[in-house]
Amino acid sequence: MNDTARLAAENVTVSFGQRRVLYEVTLHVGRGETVGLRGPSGSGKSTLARVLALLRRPDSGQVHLDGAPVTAARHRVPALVRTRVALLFQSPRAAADPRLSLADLIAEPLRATGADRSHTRRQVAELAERVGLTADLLTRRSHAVSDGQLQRACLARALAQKPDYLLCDEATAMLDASTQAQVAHVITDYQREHNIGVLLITHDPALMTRWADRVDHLPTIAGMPEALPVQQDRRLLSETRQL
Ligand SMILES: Nc1ncnc2c1ncn2[C@@H]1O[C@H](COP(=O)(O)OP(=O)(O)OP(=O)(O)O)[C@@H](O)[C@H]1O
Repeated sequence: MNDTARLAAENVTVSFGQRRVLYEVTLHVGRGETVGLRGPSGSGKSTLARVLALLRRPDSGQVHLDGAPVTAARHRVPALVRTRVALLFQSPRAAADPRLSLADLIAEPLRATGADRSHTRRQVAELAERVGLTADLLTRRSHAVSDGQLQRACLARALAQKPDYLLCDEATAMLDASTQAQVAHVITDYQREHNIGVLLITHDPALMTRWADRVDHLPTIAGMPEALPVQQDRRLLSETRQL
C-alpha cells in the first residue's frame, strides 16, 4: 500500500478541561482497508473519530490526509478537503435536520458544492437505490421514518460527499440484524468500488471480526482520575491481526 494514501492521526492528544481523554494516539487508516477501533466506553473512540473527521483540532499532534497535514477543523478546512472524510454516527436522529425530507438530507453535500438540480436529483435517486430506500420514503421527514431508514439516508448523504474515508462510529448499533447487514453490505460494496478506507468503531465483537482487516485498541486506565498526570500513557495499543 502507498504509505501516503491514508488518513492518519499522529500523536494526538485531546483533553476536556482537566481530563485527558487521548494521549499521543497514533492511528492510520489506509485506502481500501477497514480498521477496527475498540476500547471501553469513555476511552475516547468517538473523540478520535471526530479528530479524524476534521471536526475537532487535537490539543497536540496532527492529522494527515494522504500525506498532507490538516491543521484546522470544521469550516476552516477547505470544503474539498473536509468532504473527503465522512462520519456516520450511532444516532441518525441527532445527525439529521428534522425539517428536511430524506431526499433533501441526502442532497445536502451536493447542494453545498453547487451541483445543479437535475444532477442532484439523479444522484439522490442513485444513492437512495444503493442504500435501499424507496421513492415514497424520500419525500418523508425524519419523524416519519424508522431509525434504520434514517440511518440509510445518513449513509447515502455520507456517500454523496464522495469520501475517500468513511468513519463509522457505532453506526449500526441501533439497527436490527438485517438492516445492520444491509448497511455493512452497502459500505463494503462502495469500498470495493472506490477503494475507500473505513474506520469501524463498534462494541460488537462479531461485527468487528467479520468486517475489520485489523483492530486497534484504546486502553482504559483503571480508576482514571479526572486530572491525569502528564506522563500517563494513553497511547494506542496496536493489536494488528489479520482476520
Ligand atoms: N464535549 C465534551 N466535553 C467534555 N467531555 C467530553 C466531551 N466529549 C466527550 N467527553 C468525555 O471524553 C471521554 C471520551 O468520550 P468518547 O465519547 O470519545 O468515548 P468513547 O470511547 O467513544 O465512549 P463510548 O464507547 O461510550 O461511545 C468521556 O469521558 C466523555 O465523557
